[in-house]
Amino acid sequence: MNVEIVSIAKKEKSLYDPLYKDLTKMISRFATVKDTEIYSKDVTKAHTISPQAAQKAYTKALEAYIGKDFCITLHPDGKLIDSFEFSKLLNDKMSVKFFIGGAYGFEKDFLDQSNAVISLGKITMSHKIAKVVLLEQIYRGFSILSNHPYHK
Ligand SMILES: C[S@@+](CC[C@H](N)C(=O)[O-])C[C@H]1O[C@@H](n2cnc3c(N)ncnc32)[C@H](O)[C@@H]1O
Repeated sequence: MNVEIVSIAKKEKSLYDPLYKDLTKMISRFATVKDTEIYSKDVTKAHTISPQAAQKAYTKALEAYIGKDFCITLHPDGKLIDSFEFSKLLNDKMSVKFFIGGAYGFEKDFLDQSNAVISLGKITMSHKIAKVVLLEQIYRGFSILSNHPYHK
């Protein structure tokens, strides 16, 4: 199975890189994870205009990715699900894409194009922390599906 995490983020070194690497290695027994970070001049410019302009620029930057495979968008106001429900999103799929937004989150148009819009909790996290939590949930989800003791 293929999992792709597509984030609105600058490609730069991060304190969290070792965590991403470890979790991706743990997941590799179940699936291949591709980490795609997207940023553009339009996004930089839109950040100086308004939150709405920024959200529109994120949608444009992500338009080549949305609509293909099973698309799950992470959004603080999305559907609150537990790890068992999360695992069901991974079940019986060839390819799943997860989307993590930029500083201003997603516009409604983008959310409407997603197959699922989920929340990882009522708190708002930085996109970098959200990716750590997402990767851990992906590993937990596959462990649940394969009855691996990690999830207990
Ligand atoms: C800094 S947050 C954006 C905050 C923005 N005010 C909003 O309401 O979406 C950046 C990204 O991290 C992800 N994120 C942060 N907290 C989350 C949560 N509790 N559940 C799901 N995704 C979250 C989302 O993809 C979000 O677009």
